[in-house]
Amino acid sequence: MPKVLISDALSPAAVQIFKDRGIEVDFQPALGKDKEKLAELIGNYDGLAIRSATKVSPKILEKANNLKVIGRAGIGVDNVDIPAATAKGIIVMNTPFGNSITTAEHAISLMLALARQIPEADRSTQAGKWEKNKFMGVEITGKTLGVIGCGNIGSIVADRALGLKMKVIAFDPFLSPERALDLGVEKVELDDLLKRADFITLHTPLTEKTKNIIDATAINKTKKGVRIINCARGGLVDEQALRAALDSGHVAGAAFDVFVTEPATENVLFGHPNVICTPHLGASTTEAQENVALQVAEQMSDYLMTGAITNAVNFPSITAEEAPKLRPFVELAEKLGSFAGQLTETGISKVQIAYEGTVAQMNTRALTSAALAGLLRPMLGDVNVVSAPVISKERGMVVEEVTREVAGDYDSLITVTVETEKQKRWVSGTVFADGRPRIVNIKGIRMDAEFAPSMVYITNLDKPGFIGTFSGTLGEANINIATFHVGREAPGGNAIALIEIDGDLPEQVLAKVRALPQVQQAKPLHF
Ligand SMILES: NC(=O)C1=CN([C@@H]2O[C@H](COP(=O)(O)OP(=O)(O)OC[C@H]3O[C@@H](n4cnc5c(N)ncnc54)[C@H](O)[C@@H]3O)[C@@H](O)[C@H]2O)C=CC1
Ligand SMILES: O=C(O)CCC(=O)C(=O)O
Repeated sequence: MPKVLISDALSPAAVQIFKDRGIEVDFQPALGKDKEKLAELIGNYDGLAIRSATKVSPKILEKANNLKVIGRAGIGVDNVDIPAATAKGIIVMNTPFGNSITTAEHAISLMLALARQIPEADRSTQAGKWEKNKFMGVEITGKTLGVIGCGNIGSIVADRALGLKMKVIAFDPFLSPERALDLGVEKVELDDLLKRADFITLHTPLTEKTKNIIDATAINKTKKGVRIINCARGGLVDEQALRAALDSGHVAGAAFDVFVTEPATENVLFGHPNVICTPHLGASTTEAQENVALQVAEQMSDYLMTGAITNAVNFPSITAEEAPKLRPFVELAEKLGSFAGQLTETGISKVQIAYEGTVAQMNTRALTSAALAGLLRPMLGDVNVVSAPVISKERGMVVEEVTREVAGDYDSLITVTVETEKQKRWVSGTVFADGRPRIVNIKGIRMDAEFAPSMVYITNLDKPGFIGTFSGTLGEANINIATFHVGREAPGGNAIALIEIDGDLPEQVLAKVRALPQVQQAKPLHF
């Protein structure tokens, strides 16, 4: 039974989902903050469900020897080291929509709170001061809101702001003019947004490009009296530069939910009268937390129990409907890759995976990852479908995927071609109606062989006597032949034999086989 650890304060609704799906679950909402304890325990789990408090660092991942999936109940996965998780073959999933409305509402709340200085006015009133003249606000109707990052959350913010009769302009290089038109926003360049906006709200992930997107230079381009809201990620705004602009009065107010260092127990923005801060509450509503907890638990359970993949940030999606149909082809692709990998002894420069017929309409990215995993595993050991594409790239392998929907001799055919500096080798396979993968062609020589746990691959010259001498050599060593498949280019030409044996082929017997007069090459294979 797979085991999942919930190491952050997820809604307990997630626990029930895991249990209902037959998964053992440990709910330890404070564990994520205790790095040492988490590192000590993580090796026991197949799945890890988190929010933002658990930092899944390479140190944690190093110990996560059974971990197959990390589920982030939320959007940003910047608390997970994705390359390290990928290299270890761990799927990382998030829930990209479950808290978007809630976060957009938080941004709008902060904008309104800034416009009317609600927190300061509240403090003053409750302190018995009744400072009616001190809190002169600004109306938002007719004001311009600049949205930086107009994806899921940014576009909900834009929609709500339009409902509040604001003019909305958006900077997002990936926002198409059609989508901007649909949303009713004006797509602009960043400088234009900075120049025109009365309020600026940020809704991008934190990347190399967005880090300090609002720095001192950008702030200098803004309107005097601008108000800035950051409900996305700390680090999008240069906090020092913003503080200076607040002190000088150029920026009239700032409302921040996220900070460069979190938890933010001290920050340069704290204490300024025109600053409103919340402790990363963007996603904190009952509804959003229920949504993301249920969604992440469902997604993780699906993956652990059926292999279906949804919302993974490091692997293509595989639906629950697709998973059973794909499974025999994943097995085929992986075994064809493994066949090629076990025969390859020098560096691979290029791999081509060709899909013909029905299989060409399937999720070929997942199949290619499986073929690469099979190919690399004999050389590198600990490789799986998640880590294989990254490792292939790191090793400078050119990976080419070819699809041809027209079927040839087989309803579906996958061919893996591997090029090294010395040679080019290819192998094709299919899945028959019984769901079992078969090898049907090796280097142009027709075959019909199943993959077996222990096999011998032989290239030989098509001359009389080979089968007899080979069988005799194995018989003398008391090795039973289970199946024997042969194929040849032409009578008397190059031939291939794939023999399934019971048990392993000892080194000394392999040496005898290699010494047989017709044998050019003999290799043990394991599947
Ligand atoms: N405060 C909180 O509790 C929460 C914060 N978030 C944060 O909000 C962010 C946005 O979330 P979603 O809207 O769901 O993500 P999304 O992926 O739907 O949208 C992000 C948008 O940013 C745009 N973008 C990327 N690079 C850009 C650049 N250099 N300049 C301008 N735009 C750029 C993208 O094109 C995309 O449209 C997330 O990255 C997450 O970290 C999300 C949920 C809760
Ligand atoms: O889980 C949370 O409270 C943080 C949400 C968040 O930042 C996200 O989903 O990206």
